Amino acid sequence: MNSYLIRNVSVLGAAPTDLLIRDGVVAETGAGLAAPDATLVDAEGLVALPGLVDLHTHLREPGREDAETVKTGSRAAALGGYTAVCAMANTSPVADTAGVVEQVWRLGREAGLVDVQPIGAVTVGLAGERLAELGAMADSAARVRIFSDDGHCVADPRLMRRALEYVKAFDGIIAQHAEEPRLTEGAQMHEGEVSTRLGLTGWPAVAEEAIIARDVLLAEHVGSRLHVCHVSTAGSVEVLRHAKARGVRVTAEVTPHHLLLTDARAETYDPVFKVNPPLRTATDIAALRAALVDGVIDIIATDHAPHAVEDKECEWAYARPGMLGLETALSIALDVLGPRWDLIAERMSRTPARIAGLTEHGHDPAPGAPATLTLVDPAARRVIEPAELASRSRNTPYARMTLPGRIVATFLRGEATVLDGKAVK
Ligand SMILES: NC(=O)N[C@@H](CC(=O)O)C(=O)O
Repeated sequence: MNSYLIRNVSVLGAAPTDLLIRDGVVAETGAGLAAPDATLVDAEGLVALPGLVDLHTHLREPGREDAETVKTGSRAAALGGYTAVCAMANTSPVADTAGVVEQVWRLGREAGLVDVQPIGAVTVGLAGERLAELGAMADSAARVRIFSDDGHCVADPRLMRRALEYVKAFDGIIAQHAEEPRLTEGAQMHEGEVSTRLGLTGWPAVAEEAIIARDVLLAEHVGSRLHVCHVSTAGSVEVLRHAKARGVRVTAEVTPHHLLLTDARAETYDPVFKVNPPLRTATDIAALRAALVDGVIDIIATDHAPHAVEDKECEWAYARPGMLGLETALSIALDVLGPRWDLIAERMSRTPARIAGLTEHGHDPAPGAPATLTLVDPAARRVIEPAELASRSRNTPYARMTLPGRIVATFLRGEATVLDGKAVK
């Protein structure tokens, strides 16, 4: 194994120190360390964070390798400072059997840039009719603990109840895409002033809030763990606040784009801004940011949703929803939260690692901890050029925007996955 001596790095914003990485762990910290055999990394001005963990990534393999593969998505993740990603189940075939989740898990190991933890589907084929083989996926080599029909809501309350009951046996989680389908038929964007003006069918906030309200009550009734994907409205925050005050076992995520972009982007008619749930209003953004700070929202998750050119560069109504996220998430967090490193580590690494049960992740760089970390240059500013992204797709909503922060290096169990801002493989 390689050894690395990281010089003059600020661990989570503290005074600069050296970190010696050896045998997969942080072997030593302190000023003026010497290790002649180690590769030197000059980290003057850089901040070390525990490696980021994404609870919500679409890697598109198997089935849409033209949009992303486990390998290209892993590279995008490492370049974004991630050391683990949870791969969503809406692939083709759907990850609803032990065979498919094991395939994704194995492809992640082969790529070797981040830990890829598959998420299993809740229902067969995401069709919302019958429970998938949750137990077989949990017992497989992939050891699935999170199940989600993301892209679709588990709309049938009885099925949702059964799923929550089933996963309780192994402390599993149902991650819900909260969208009451009857309220979003034909929806193209957030229902509000802008949709009225543009004449596009609206996706009302209540379609999300009604499902979250129902599901926290079900989770409380059953005593199971619920995770709410991509929370997007101020009303959802209030429902979650209420549920958490009652002691319901619920966690929630917000995406970078829902923290930054409003539904006014639809005025461009550029489908890069079409996403599920849709971009909301400035009032929603303010509530989501406050909830992220006070902990009602537990984590930032990217909902990295790569799409091939023909699925995005078309009329708004025909475009698929979703946008890239892995390579820009830390920059958006820095923009939104400022250099509050402990909060960023909590919301993007420690808490998602804890929710997903990824015990090797989410540890601050300290002696004895796994050397699974990332180095950020907070002073850097970069212009996002879609063609320069490592993802196989180009649908970033931040094209040509200048964003703060740049990932300089990422380490997974002591091996560099990114050095000098470049993926090692
Ligand atoms: N978030 C998105 O806009 N898209 C997701 C699925 C989905 O939630 O529709 C995708 O898989 O592309």
